[in-house]
Amino acid sequence: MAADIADDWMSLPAAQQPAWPDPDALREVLAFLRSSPPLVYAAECDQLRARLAAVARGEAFLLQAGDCAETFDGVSAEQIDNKLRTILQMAAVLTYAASVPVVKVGRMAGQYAKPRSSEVEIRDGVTLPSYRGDAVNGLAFDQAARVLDPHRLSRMYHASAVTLNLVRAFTTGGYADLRRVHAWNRDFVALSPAGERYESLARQIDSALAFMRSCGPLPREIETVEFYASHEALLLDYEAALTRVDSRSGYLYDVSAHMVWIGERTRQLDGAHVEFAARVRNPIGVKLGPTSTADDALALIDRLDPERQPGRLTFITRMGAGRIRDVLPAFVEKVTASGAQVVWACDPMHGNTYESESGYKTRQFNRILDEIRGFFEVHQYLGTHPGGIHVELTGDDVTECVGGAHEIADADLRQRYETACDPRLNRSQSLELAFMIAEMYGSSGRSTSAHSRGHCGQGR
Ligand SMILES: O=C[C@H](O)[C@H](O)COP(=O)(O)O
Ligand SMILES: C=C(OP(=O)(O)O)C(=O)O
Repeated sequence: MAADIADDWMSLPAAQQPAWPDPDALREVLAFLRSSPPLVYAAECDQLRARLAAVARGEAFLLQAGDCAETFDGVSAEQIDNKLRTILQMAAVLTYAASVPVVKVGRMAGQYAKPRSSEVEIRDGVTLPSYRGDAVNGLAFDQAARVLDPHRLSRMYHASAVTLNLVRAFTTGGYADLRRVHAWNRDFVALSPAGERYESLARQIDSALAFMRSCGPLPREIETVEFYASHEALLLDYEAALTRVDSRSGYLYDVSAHMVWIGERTRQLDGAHVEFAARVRNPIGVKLGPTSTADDALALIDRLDPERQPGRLTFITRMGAGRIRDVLPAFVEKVTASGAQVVWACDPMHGNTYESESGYKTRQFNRILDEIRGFFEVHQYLGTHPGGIHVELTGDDVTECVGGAHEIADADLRQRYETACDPRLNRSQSLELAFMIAEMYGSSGRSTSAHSRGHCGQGR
């Protein structure tokens, strides 16, 4: 039986925490959060852990995707719909290609806080505090917007609740019917300049659906999907205030999301983020960037997964396309030799960011693809499971990452550069990526045995 979330760990060093200027306001907001209903149910977190255990065993694939930084203005039916639709479309393609269930986890309904490289942003000689996500301050470059305001934490809670509510409605109310999702993909294939390349895969999915129809009534799983919410557990005041003792088991759960992850900048072994994550039972992700080592990964396993529970820990590697083939093998070999069964996911975004000539932070579609390709190659070579991908995307037609079938160029970035922080794949680039990963799956030979098992996709 676990104890209450004591606050002893809060004195540990905690990177990237806002220096809230108004402690009374912070106390008031945290009291509100502590007395508010949970956003997710502990049993759902356990269910996700079971799904991720299947990923760790090589029987499922993880698609973790969504915004870099959600914004309060972005809490609209249209934006949530576009984003969810894009993720479901990607999942449909990947499910077919991998012939295993795709575990769908959104960077949604809570991704409102951002770690930053610099405390301040300087424009035209004016210095202001950096934007740290809508949970902390405003994006507009003016003094008033950039004030760190703890009341924003309660807006984060409400924005997360509203988003999650709509996601739950969409994913269980018929909207996510696989036949509908596939029809959207057919539209994408018809309209994409690279559509021809994807035509044959889309046709195969048509045939599979027709075959299923001819077998009799379609199972209910075809109409609904399991969708989970995740975000970076960055703001420890918020996460701790939304931690509850599960009445079934007595264990602690962070009920702000089904899964939370620890970022590259906050994964210090002796830091408060790791200690917090060690105390809650949710599935936990940890980003591993180019400065991490395989020994760090082993130490993180000891801290976060002492019981060696498959599905508890997901390592999200973000090494960069140029390094993944060299550095990932040592991680996978050491972790595998330790006996731990973790999920390996590839974040191909954060190691491939650069400033374009036009001054925008961007990422090249081909580099993103190359990191994923390297990830697949390493796992194929080692005989381990390339468990999933973790990507930043939006369902809107933004121009933030260069390349893709529409050949977005540096000069196009200014047309619709709308991210609040890092550049995201737009809808078409996201779908293209899914089709390309599907091709990789096909050529890696991984899907063949699964196809022959005739997986229909438990928990679509
Ligand atoms: O999403 C990740 C980080 O918050 C982001 O890359 C930080 O960006 P910065 O280096 O511009 O602060
Ligand atoms: C900040 C992020 O990534 P990282 O911690 O890998 O830099 C992120 O995924 O939003």
